[in-house]
Amino acid sequence: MPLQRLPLEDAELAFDPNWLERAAADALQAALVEEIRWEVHRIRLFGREHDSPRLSSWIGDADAHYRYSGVDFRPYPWPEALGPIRERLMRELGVGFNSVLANRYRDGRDAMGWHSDDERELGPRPVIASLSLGATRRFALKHRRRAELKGALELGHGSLLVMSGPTQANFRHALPRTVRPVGERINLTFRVIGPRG
Ligand SMILES: O=C(O)CCC(=O)C(=O)O
Ligand SMILES: [Fe+2]
Repeated sequence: MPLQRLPLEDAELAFDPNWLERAAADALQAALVEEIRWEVHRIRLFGREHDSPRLSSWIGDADAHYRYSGVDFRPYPWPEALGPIRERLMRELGVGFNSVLANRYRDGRDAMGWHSDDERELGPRPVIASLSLGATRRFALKHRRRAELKGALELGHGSLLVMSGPTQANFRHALPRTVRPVGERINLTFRVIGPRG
């Protein structure tokens, strides 16, 4: 099934719940647990540094530097298992992804707070392709100025969400904690990092 446009005014979202079939998603998840150098990133929140509540890894071409939550990241090289995925995304979306932020949520206590992926290196209208593996988690969006514009989406195993156009400029998004017993989840956000102008 192709990507379906999701109706949320002021956003540009496309979704395919089964971008990867189950067996391929299983294999990719297992490979990434092994191949990625998982770390606890430090993030700055309200001027103070904290351990982020998840495992992360910044991956990309050598020149794709990135500042994230006030910290400068040098990318790790691409793990073998991500090569074909990146190729397929570039072909299907026509976007030259040169980096990916990988996040691993060990259980329902791991989460990501409200933010936009609006760093200067991403440009004003970034295309961000978000591939999810493992446990289904809720992904929430809310408009920066218009409280009535919000949405939530269950991101399951093998699903692909593409955020583009004005989505980052207009919306914040989050991956909230949950008290439901949930298994491990990996999310990959493919990005295009430009020079820091
Ligand atoms: O885990 C997710 O689905 C969201 C990840 C995210 O927002 C990010 O990496 O910027
Ligand atoms: Fe994000």
